Amino acid sequence: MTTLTPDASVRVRDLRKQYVVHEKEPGFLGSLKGFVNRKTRAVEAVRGVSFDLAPGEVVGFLGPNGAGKTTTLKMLSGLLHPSGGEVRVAGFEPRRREAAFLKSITLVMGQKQQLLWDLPALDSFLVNQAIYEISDAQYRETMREFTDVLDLGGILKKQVRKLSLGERMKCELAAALLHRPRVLFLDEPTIGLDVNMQESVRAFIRDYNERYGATVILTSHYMADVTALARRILVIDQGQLVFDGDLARLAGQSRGGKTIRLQLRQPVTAAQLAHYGSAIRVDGLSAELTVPRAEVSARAARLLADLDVADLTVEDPPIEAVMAELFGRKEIVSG
Ligand SMILES: Nc1ncnc2c1ncn2[C@@H]1O[C@H](COP(=O)(O)OP(=O)(O)OP(=O)(O)O)[C@@H](O)[C@H]1O
Repeated sequence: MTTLTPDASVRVRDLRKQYVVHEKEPGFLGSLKGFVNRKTRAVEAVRGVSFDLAPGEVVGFLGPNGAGKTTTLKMLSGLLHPSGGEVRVAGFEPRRREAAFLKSITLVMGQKQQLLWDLPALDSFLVNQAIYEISDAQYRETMREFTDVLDLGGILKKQVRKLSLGERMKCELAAALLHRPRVLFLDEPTIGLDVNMQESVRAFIRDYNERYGATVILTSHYMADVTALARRILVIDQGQLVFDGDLARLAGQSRGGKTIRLQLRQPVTAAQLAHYGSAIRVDGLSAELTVPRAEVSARAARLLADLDVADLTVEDPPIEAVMAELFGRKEIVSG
């Protein structure tokens, strides 16, 4: 592993962001009133967030819509000034946007693009080479590596507007990482991509992290991204951190019990399984049921004694179910 520079850490203390929004009544009359008597309202988007990331750490940053994830990432990359608190990223204060800081980080937003639409991606790469003052030797080496991992071969010379969404996203990532940043802020980097493309983007992020020891904060609505890449999870809700810890511990937060997965030698019915727990799926010789945490051993023992079981496994519920339960909503989707 080539470590880019010694300090790729992130330190956040009591970070806050308040947006002031102007309120306007609907219609023309509302606009006129607004001229005379302008009403404003404060939106507390981030309310005292603190965490530390060690160099090389990959962290999943999760939360429901409007929780404050993008606002936090924008403050960490210096695009937004915090209303309060402290941030240090790779030893810099992001809001100052010093050249050395900008060369150390990248912010990738899946919903925004930086590539020039009418030109081939290669031209945007050359622009970035000039902006970030990348030597020809490093440019060639990085391009070779990215072309290989992201399979960019046939697409670099095509007009960006003619690329598929997945191809464009791969080029966006390559452009954003060409200067070999040591801290990566990735906001929904796989949004809208099909499952295969999501997997290539994940593999690229994993490879970059391992190769350069880069620190990564990743937001995604696809839980598969997070479970594949991050061991530590930060969960934000209504501008506050509500969880900071191990992915496995997050799964353990569920009050909903554990899942028992069964392989049987004789088919069972849902009605039979109802004696042991709530059946999630019954499909001839295989079945899944949820049982209360405290009862797992007793119920598993009864299943083994009563039914002709070929295999039995006990698992934590899928992480998206835990998140949906934490927020009481069903909006976290699985990739
Ligand atoms: N420029 C802005 N002006 C006013 N309010 C804003 C602005 N940007 C975001 N907000 C508000 O701040 C809160 C946090 O928004 P943010 O975009 O950070 O959330 P998020 O967690 O990234 O959500 P999502 O998952 O939907 O992208 C929301 O209530 C949002 O409406």
